[in-house]
Amino acid sequence: MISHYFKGANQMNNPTMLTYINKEQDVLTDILEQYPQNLDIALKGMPVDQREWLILATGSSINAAMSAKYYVQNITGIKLNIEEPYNYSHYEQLATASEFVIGVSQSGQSTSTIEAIEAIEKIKSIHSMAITSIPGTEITQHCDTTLDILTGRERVGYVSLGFSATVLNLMLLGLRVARIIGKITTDKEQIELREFKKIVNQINATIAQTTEFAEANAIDLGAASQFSGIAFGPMVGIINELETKFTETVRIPTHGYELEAYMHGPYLAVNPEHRILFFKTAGASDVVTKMSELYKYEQKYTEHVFLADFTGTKASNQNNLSLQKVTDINKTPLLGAPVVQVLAWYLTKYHQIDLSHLIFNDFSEAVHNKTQVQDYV
Ligand SMILES: N[C@@H]1[C@@H](O)[C@H](O)[C@@H](COP(=O)(O)O)O[C@@H]1O
Repeated sequence: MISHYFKGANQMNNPTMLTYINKEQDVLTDILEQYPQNLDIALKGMPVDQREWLILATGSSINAAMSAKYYVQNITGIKLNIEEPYNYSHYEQLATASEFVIGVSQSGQSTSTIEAIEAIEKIKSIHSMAITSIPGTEITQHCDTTLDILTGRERVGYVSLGFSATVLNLMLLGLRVARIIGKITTDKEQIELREFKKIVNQINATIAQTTEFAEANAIDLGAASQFSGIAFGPMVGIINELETKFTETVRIPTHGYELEAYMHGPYLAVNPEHRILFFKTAGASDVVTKMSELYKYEQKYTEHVFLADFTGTKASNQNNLSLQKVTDINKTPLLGAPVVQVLAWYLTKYHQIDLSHLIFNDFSEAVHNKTQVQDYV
C-alpha cells in the first residue's frame, strides 16, 4: 500500500535506520488519512467496552504500548494492562485476563507474544487483536482480527518507523473506541484527528532539530560510556524506548528511568562521565518542580546533563534541545520517538558502530525468540 515511499532510490535496496526515520512523517500522515477504515476492520466483533484491556508486547512494541497508554486511557476511560508476555503466560492467573486481548508484534513473529495469547485461549474464551506490520504472519493467525500498522515490513531490525506507527495506531484505536462507545462526540473525534495531523506535521522539524543538537554535541555524545534517560508521565514509554534503542544500536550501558524511580537507588551511580538526558513536558506542578530539582542537582555531579524540552521554553545553552510544544501531553510521545531514534542513529556514528554489520546472527535460532530467523539488513 505504501510501497511508493520506497520506490526507485538506492535506499530501497539498502535502507538504513535513518531511511526509515525519514519516512515517518509521510507514513504517519497516510495512517491518519485512512482513519477510521483500518481500525474499523480490526475492531469488528471486538468486545471493546470492557473496564480493562490486556496488551501483550515485548521490546520496542511494549515501549510503544506504554507510550500510547495514557492517551488511550484518558480518551476511553478504559484501563490498559500492558504486560511482558513471557512472564505473563508463565506466572499470572490467566483466568483473570481481560476478555479483550491485544498482541502487538511489529514482525508478527515474537514467540512469547504469540504463545501468551495461545496460553490464555487454552483456559478461557477471549477476543484477540493482532497489531503488526505484516498481516499474515503467525500472530495474525492466532488472533481474531488484525490491525495493520501500514508501514510494510521494516527491514532494519532496529525499528523506528514501526515504533512510531505502532504508537499512533494504538492512540487512534483509543480514539475510535472512545467514539464507538459514546465517550466522545464525532466533533471531538475530528478535533483530535486535526491535532494528530498538526503533531505529525512536526516530525520532520523534530528530526532536523535533533540532528542539529546531536551534531553540536557530537564530541560529548561520542565520548559517552554510560547513558541515562529520565522522564515522567506519557514520556516514560519513550524513555523505555531510549533504553531499548541505545542498547541495541549504541551498545553502551543505557537506562531509562521514570523520574521518581531514579531517586530510589539509580542516583547513587552518577559519576562525572555519566550522560543524563531529561525529557520535559508540561505536567502537574509538583512533578515539574521535582524534575527541575533533580535536573539542577545532577549538574553538580556531571557536566553532561542534557534536556529535551517540549514545554515551548527557548533553549538556554547547547545542552538543551527545545522542541515543539505539544498542548496535549499525552500525544507528546509522537515527537519524543524521533528524538530518541535520531540520537541513537548519530550516536552509532560517533561510536563507530556500523549497523549494517549484523552481529549475533545465530541468536534467534539458539533461543527461539522469533518463529523465524529475521532477515534484517
Ligand atoms: N531487535 C528487535 C527489537 O527492536 C524489537 O523491539 C523486538 C520485538 O519485536 P516485535 O515487535 O516484532 O514483536 O524484536 C527484536 O528483538
